Amino acid sequence: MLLEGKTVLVTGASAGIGRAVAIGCARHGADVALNFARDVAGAESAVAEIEALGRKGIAIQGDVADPATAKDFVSRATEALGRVDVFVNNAGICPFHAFLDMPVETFERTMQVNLHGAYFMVQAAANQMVKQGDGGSIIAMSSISALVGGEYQTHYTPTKAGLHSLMQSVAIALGKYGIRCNSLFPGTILTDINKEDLADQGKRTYMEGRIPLGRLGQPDDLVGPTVFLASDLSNYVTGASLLVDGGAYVNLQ
Ligand SMILES: NC(=O)C1=CN([C@@H]2O[C@H](COP(=O)(O)OP(=O)(O)OC[C@H]3O[C@@H](n4cnc5c(N)ncnc54)[C@H](OP(=O)(O)O)[C@@H]3O)[C@@H](O)[C@H]2O)C=CC1
Ligand SMILES: C[C@H](O)[C@@H]1OC(=O)[C@H](O)[C@@H]1O
Repeated sequence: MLLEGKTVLVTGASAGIGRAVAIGCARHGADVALNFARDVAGAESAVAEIEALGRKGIAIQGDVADPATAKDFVSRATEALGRVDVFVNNAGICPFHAFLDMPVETFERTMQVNLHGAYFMVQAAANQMVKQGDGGSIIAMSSISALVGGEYQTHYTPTKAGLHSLMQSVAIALGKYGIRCNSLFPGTILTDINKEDLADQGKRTYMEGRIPLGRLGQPDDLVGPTVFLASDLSNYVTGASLLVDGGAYVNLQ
């Protein structure tokens, strides 16, 4: 059990990648606290799955766009589970929209949820880890979109590049405390975030065709890479990023 005795916090874990990662970490021995914004049933069923694995689980509701949510989540999770060993910043939105008429509210909300929210969450988790005094692991669910653009993602891709940049800087700021900070770069993973976008069969076929491993990703594909970065197997890995994209990024021709 790679995460035996560890406590993992995951934001945006009522559905999709965050949910899979939260349950996956429990499968590897961790107790897990999950944050979510709206989907009470999804969060509760994730906790039920974690408990069925014999681990402790708790769901704490809060919008990460509100900076106050960060301290609330970390302090309530610590109260319930005792400590924070691993923090996974996963909550994110991608409301696909064209550039030339991007609504100000869509731009600002995407920045606030994906990047501003991450900043304060990571800061709150890091403060708890520093207080504990024995290191930790912070993982950001960035994206292949930190490296490449998207016509309908001009508001989104900068948040994913920003998240990776945040991990690089906090890796330096927190190294002296033994806290490692890394990014995961998922490719296209089938979740609610892109259900509508990939309902366009032409686009879906094109996206699938770009992937050397021959399929779009599933949320569970992020479990192994997260567990690796969370566990002591990656003790000397910090400031790094790992593509989890079936090879899409390197496939020029
Ligand atoms: N799917 C993909 O192809 C890729 C996804 N990613 C990233 O992975 C992360 C997860 O995406 P994915 O699982 O696909 O998305 P989903 O839409 O499936 O899930 C998003 C999760 O985030 C939560 N969430 C959304 N807004 C907030 C908020 N303001 N505060 C707290 N929680 C919130 C949702 O909770 P609720 O419904 O309860 O509000 C839900 O649990 C995102 O950061 C995304 O950018 C990166 C690369 C590829
Ligand atoms: C939402 C997109 O389908 C998904 O998110 C990303 O970060 C990548 O751009 C994926 O294609």
